Amino acid sequence: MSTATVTEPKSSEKPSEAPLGGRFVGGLSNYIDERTSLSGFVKELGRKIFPDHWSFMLGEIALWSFVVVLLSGTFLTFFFQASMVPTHYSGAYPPMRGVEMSAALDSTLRISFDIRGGLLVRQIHHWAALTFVAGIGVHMLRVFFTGAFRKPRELNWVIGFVLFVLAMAEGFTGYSLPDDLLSGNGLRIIDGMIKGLPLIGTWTSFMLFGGEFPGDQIVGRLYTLHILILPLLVIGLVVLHLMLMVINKHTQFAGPGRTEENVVGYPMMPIYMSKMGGFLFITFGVIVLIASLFQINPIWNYGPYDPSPVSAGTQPDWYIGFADGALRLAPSNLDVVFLDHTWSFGIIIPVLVLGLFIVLVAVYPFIEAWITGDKREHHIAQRPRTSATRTAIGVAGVVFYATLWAAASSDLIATHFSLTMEGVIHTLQALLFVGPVLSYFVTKRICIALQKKDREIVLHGYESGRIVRLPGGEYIEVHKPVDVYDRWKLVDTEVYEPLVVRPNAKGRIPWTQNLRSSISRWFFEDRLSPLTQAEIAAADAHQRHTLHDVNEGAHEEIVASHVRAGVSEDQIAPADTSHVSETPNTPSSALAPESLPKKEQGE
Ligand code: HEM
Ligand code: HEM
Repeated sequence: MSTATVTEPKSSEKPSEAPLGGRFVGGLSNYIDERTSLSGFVKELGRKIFPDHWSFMLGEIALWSFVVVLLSGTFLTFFFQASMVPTHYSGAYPPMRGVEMSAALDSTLRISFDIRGGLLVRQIHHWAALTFVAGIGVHMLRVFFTGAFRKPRELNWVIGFVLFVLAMAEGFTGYSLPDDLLSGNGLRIIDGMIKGLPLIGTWTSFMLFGGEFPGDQIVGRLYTLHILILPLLVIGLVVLHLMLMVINKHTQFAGPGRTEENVVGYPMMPIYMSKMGGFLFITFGVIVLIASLFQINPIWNYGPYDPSPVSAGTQPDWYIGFADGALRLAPSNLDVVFLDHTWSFGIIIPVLVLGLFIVLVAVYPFIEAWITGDKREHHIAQRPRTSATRTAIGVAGVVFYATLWAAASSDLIATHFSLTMEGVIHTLQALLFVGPVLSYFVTKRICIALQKKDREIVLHGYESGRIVRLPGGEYIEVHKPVDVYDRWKLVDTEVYEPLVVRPNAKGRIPWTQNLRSSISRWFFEDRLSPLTQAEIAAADAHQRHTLHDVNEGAHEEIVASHVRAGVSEDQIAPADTSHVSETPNTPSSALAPESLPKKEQGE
């Protein structure tokens, strides 16, 4: 035990010269640290190095939009009444006065017209919800196309995916709360889908709505989900998502000095803290600006729910569109009576197809790992072209999703372009099958062509467009060597091998092995093998040689022209060929950490 005593400072000792505010903050942080020992953790986190790339901001758009949604949603809870009790509107908006509606719609109208700033906050909440889901969508695409879901980040992909589903659920429940025409219409579709489920459908619908649709319970139940259960789940999973991101480290793109073992970037404190803070305000500001300028969900134009006025152009928020589209594209006359029950395949098929699509996306990292048999950790993010098959699968998935999404606007497409509704539906049905296949092949060819172009640039440099005559009279185009940064991007160093079939203990090759290795061969099909160091070194030597010839040639040309102009040869300065005399950097020199710019390296 320590026997050290603590002496009080004598009154004659000089008091701290720090300003009062500074002393207060310092004292407070000491007080908290002595009771929580948090300072070690904060220091550790502050020193953590994160890599930098514009696409790593997409996750932040989702994060900061969520903050805006939370703040604006909290404001709305003070005024919103989650009740379906009928009432007659008597608020500030004259055209609606006297109309019978639920207390929920009445309170939403009051938020819009009677509460100071209410309409702005409602618009902010709705626009932030839209950017939140859009942010998640583009963030997810970034993670997919850069292969950032590979080991050890598969779990974080799954957590992220659950977040995506929760966000859509948040959006849908929120959209249903005002209990206006569109809310009711959306709920009617969900009710139809639930009732279409064999055996349990009707009972489930009765349970949810508290009786025959629309019942008098659903708004209250959705409210509990919307402001309590779902936000808690989202907050918990976002925290877990970010903790795992810190534990796994963030991926980085290839560059000088960057390896699978290190992270090159800037520390969290102060660089990322300030960047993130700034980005929060930018996101907040842009959402408020949009909310101030563009109207969203003007419920006073729609009125309370009534099935009769629902007409063309009635649409859900964008992220639910794909589900609506799936229902519209399903053949409608597929009802079969079996075992005394009606089996509505017009609903069952789209529900199954959507379910399968969603599950495939959620487990994609595991499928790819199974196909490639790759058990290594990956911390260097790939460029989309590098993994041509994955990128092609991703684009096919996007086209599939986009076709379903477009189908949610089939009525608008038909009315805007004067087409028949059947024509639009049939075309989209065909596109749903043909589009993904076509886009798969086109994307794969584009990726491989881009890989070839990259290889050409690494080996022969950029075409500069400058034609030079060599001493022997030969004309050549000067190729500009690739800058070391670019070369790191262009050279793919990962070694891939399709799985090889191996006999099992009994000396047999099970069919599953054969299948797996054929899929693996298909996955790596047509891929260019990575460049070897020897090939790069040979290309360097060749470029140096050509540059030497060019420099010589340029000098002789200048001498000749000066001699023609009457200037003697020893009066001429050496030719200015700086633009062609850059020495290409070799990858080995680029690998040395000393060659790094100001950024820092961390573990
Ligand atoms: C509420 C929704 C989400 C939030 C707030 C969120 C936030 C973030 C943030 C801030 C990062 C670090 C910066 C970045 O890479 O962009 C990140 C990384 C990551 N996110 Fe999300 N994310 C969400 C949803 C998703 C979804 C839907 C997926 C995939 C299905 C996903 C998968 C990942 C992965 C794998 C990483 C690590 C990326 C890497 O190391 O390169 N996230 N997330
Ligand atoms: C990711 C989370 C969320 C999403 C995507 C979301 C989305 C929505 C949407 C689209 C609406 C309809 C807005 C409109 O009337 O035009 C809504 C309404 C509402 N939300 Fe949220 N919300 C989220 C989180 C929250 C949270 C955390 C709260 C409360 C703390 C909240 C409280 C409310 C309330 C009270 C309403 C009804 C008032 C109204 O419709 O204007 N929301 N939400």
